[in-house]
Amino acid sequence: MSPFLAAQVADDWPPAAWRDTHVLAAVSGGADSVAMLRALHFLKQQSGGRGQLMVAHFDHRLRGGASTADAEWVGRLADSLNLPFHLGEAAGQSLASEQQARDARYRWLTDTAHQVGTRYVATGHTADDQTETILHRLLRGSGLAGLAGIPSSRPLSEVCEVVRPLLSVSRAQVESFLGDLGQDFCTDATNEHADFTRNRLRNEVLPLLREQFGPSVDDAIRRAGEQASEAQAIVRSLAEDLALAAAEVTRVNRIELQPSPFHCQPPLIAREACKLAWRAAGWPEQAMGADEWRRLLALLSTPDAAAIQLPGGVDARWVGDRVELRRT
Ligand SMILES: Nc1ncnc2c1ncn2[C@@H]1O[C@H](COP(=O)(O)OP(=O)(O)OP(=O)(O)O)[C@@H](O)[C@H]1O
Repeated sequence: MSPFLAAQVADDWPPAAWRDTHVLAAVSGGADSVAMLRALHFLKQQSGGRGQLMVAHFDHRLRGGASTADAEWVGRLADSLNLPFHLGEAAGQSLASEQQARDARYRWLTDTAHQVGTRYVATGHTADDQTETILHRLLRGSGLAGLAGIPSSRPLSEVCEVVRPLLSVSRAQVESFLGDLGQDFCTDATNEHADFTRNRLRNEVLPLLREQFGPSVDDAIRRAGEQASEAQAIVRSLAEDLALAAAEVTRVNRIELQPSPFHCQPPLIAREACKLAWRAAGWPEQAMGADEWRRLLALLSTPDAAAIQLPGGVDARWVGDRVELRRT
C-alpha cells in the first residue's frame, strides 16, 4: 500500500470522522474511484469502527454491453474485498446527455444511501478533476461561486452528504498507487467527457501549460479556486444579511426589494442578495446571466426607471418606494 495516498486520504478525511457510520463508495470502475475504494478499505481495516463500507455502481446503459461489463467488474471487486455491493440501472431508455446521466446517478446514490442508512457517499474526484473544473469554469465566465470548483463535501439530502476524499491526490498518484497494489481497473469511460472543451483542457491545454510553465500550474489554478471559495463564503454571508434586511418573497411569485440598503453595497453583494431572493421564490435561475443581474441592479439604483422584463416571465418595476418583481 503506497503510504502517501492512504495518508493523504486520512489527512483530508480522518477515519475517526467516518469509521462508526456507513459509507457508500461510488465506484465507476475507473482508476480514480477504484483507488478511492482501496484506500478507504485499507483505512477502514486499520481503524475498525461500527460502520460498514459499501460499494455502489450505477449502470448508465450508455455504452451497450460495455457498461454492463463494467458493472459486473465492480461487483467482482466488491466481492473480492468482502464488501456489500449495490447496483443501480438507468430505467427505460438510455440517458441521452451527460447531464441526465449524472442527475440519474446522484438521484440513485441518494436513494440508496437513504435505504441502507449511510451518512456519506464518497466519490473519486481527484486534484486533476479540480484543476480542470476550475479552468473550464474560468473559460466559461463563471462567477466566484463557480470558480471555487468542486467542494470537498456537499449535502445530498438532510441526512446524507457526498464527500471527495481524493481531492488533493493527483491522477499520477492514483496510477502509481494502483500499480503498486497490482490493482487493475476498467478503462475509464468517465474520463472521456462528452464535453469537447473539457476533453481539450484535459488532453491538450493542461499538458501544454505544464510543459511551458512547469507542474506548479496545477497548484496555482487550485489556489485561485481556494481563494475564490473563501471569498465566496464572505460574499454569501454579507448577501444573506442584505437579503434578510431588504428582500422579501411577499406572496407566491412576488418579490419585494427595498432599494436603499442595496445602494451602499458593492454590486457583488447586491447581486448575490438578489440571487438568494430569486432562489427563495423558487424561480429558475439558469437564464439569468451577468447582463440580466446588471439590469436588475441598475433598476434598483434608478428611482422611477421604466419597468424591465427578465427571463422566466419576470416583470420588475418600481412600485412606490420599492421594486417589485412579479412572475406571470
Ligand atoms: N457509473 C458510476 N457508478 C458509481 N459511481 C460513479 C459512476 N460514474 C462516476 N461515479 C463517481 O463519480 C466520480 C466522478 O466521476 P465523473 O468524473 O464521471 O463525474 P461527472 O459525471 O463529471 O460528474 P460530477 O463531477 O458532477 O460527479 C467517480 O470517481 C465515481 O466516484
